[in-house]
Amino acid sequence: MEALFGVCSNSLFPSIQNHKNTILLPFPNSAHLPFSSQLKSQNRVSLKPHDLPPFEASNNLLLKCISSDERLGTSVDEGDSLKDGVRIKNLAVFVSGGGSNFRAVHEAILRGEVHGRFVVLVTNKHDCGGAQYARENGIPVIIYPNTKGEPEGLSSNNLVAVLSSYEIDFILLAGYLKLIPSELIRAYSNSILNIHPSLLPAFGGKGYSGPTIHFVDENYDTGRILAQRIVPVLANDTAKELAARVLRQEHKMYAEVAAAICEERVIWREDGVPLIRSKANPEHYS
Ligand SMILES: Nc1nc2c(c(=O)[nH]1)N[C@@H](CN(C=O)c1ccc(C(=O)N[C@@H](CCC(=O)O)C(=O)O)cc1)CN2
Ligand SMILES: NCC(=O)N[C@@H]1O[C@H](COP(=O)([O-])[O-])[C@@H](O)[C@H]1O
Repeated sequence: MEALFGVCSNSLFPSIQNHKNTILLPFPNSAHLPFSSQLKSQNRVSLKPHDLPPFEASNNLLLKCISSDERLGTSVDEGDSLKDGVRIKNLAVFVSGGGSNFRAVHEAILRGEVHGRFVVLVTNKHDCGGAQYARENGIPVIIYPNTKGEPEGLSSNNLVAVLSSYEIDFILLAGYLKLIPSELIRAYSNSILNIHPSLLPAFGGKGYSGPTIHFVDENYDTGRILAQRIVPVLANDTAKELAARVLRQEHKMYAEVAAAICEERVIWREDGVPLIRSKANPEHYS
């Protein structure tokens, strides 16, 4: 069981929780508890279970932070923390590969640029880079779908039920390569985003390419487009060089879009077109 890591911003007492229990770790000495903990810095803590606590010590633990004035045995969900009157949003991320977009948004969260937090990661590849990064950062990992190669994977209905326990506000697909089931799309209407490495719907044109972020519907790549960026194709570009430049723009764009959805700056025009309200100038939309 590898150590869990988590970030407790502006809190002193980390706690951990799986679906059913919360235990709090009085800091810094938690040796009498079933976890040894080591303060990494003022708001980073590593937890390593040395024997089974009252509940299953699995990596399905969610690190929650509480303010220092809470009594032991109760926890204030950091989800109550407000910024400019807006509640912090719970994010789920779906990956199948290296997870560089997931990391980019997570790093933006850690820099304080995105008022959200990843509470769970879903993958169809238990050993992919995105899942490893999640485990290293104390983010629970769920396998979906159930396949021969991933027998521990969930069914669609179980996925919806398990995700509901995390009180998710938005789902970000970040290189997830399986079809999102209609059950999940119905459960999270207009709350599932995907990033695509080309300019939908036409994939781009002569001399330019770029990423697209769109809402997810029942079909691949046909949901409402929320954001795009133009990336010029240079004369000597190889496919690899262009893809790398597009990927860099993906990282920047996904972090900006994540900030917008967490700050509730996405509005739906009467004709069904989603727009992002500028943070700098609330009169402007894009
Ligand atoms: N309901 C939706 N699910 C997903 C969407 C979507 O828009 N609606 N987007 C994809 C991501 N994606 C493009 O952005 C995409 C991913 C995968 C495929 C594809 O053809 N997959 C293969 C299987 C690949 C594999 O198993 O390794 C397939 O389905 O045959 C197309 C587009 C995520 N889900
Ligand atoms: N059709 C979906 C699709 O192709 N998504 C693409 O997969 C890559 C995932 O990279 P990452 O795992 O490093 O974020 C990204 O380029 C993303 O746009």
